Amino acid sequence: MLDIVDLSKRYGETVALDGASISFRPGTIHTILGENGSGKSTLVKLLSGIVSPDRGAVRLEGRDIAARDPRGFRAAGFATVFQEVLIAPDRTVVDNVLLGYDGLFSRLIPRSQRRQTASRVLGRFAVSPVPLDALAADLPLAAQQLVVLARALLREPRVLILDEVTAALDFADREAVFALMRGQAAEGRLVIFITHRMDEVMSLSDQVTVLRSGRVVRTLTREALKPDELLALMAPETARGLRHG
Ligand SMILES: Nc1ncnc2c1ncn2[C@@H]1O[C@H](COP(=O)(O)OP(=O)(O)OP(=O)(O)O)[C@@H](O)[C@H]1O
Repeated sequence: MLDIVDLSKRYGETVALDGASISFRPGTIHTILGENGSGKSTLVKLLSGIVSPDRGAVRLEGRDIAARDPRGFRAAGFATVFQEVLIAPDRTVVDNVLLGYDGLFSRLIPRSQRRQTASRVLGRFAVSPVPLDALAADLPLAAQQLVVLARALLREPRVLILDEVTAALDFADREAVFALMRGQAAEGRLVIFITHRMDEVMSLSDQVTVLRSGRVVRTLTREALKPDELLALMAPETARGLRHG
């Protein structure tokens, strides 16, 4: 479904991503695992059109993404929730969720329907109700992240990219987001999940790609996942230290 081929990006002297090739299948949760600096965020930015690759291709159903900018990726059905909580602080929850639609379309929706729409999307996973008319800046960080997630879901994305989104969430919200991810995959969508946490990797992933120093080390399927082997692939020095220490 989604293939990245030989994708590469450098920042000055730093090679952030070095010839990465990964095949993603629809209806799966595909985790990207790697230490700090391994290239995960760079990959996310390339798959959102925020940065452009120096080399390589991104193909959806065998076709190149027409315009490699954020709008082009959105039009192709990608939605990304970034690690940093990207909220419009002085707008309401409803407005923030509706930002998921492109400007003009959003303004054409009547006010009552805007509230209903925001409430319906948030209701799919928010454990406690999020106040629809509150200013986003007044919400706790966890609720802000849920609003950003609702904004991404509003588009019914074919490819949902979640970059370390669970960091800001408590246990109940986190479980609800995991259920949502599984639901998305069950509907045939692709969920690309970036995390550091081995428990999340093990319980959610259909496939895992390990990145190290900007390179794809290996892609494993669910049956082949073992935490110690993943650690050895991700951080061989640390894994050796643990074995001998
Ligand atoms: N804008 C930038 N300018 C210069 N170097 C960058 C930039 N963005 C990333 N890098 C470098 O590229 C490499 C890969 O970074 P990236 O953020 O993709 O890794 P990561 O796996 O997402 O790490 P983290 O878990 O810390 O977010 C790192 O060495 C990083 O310092």
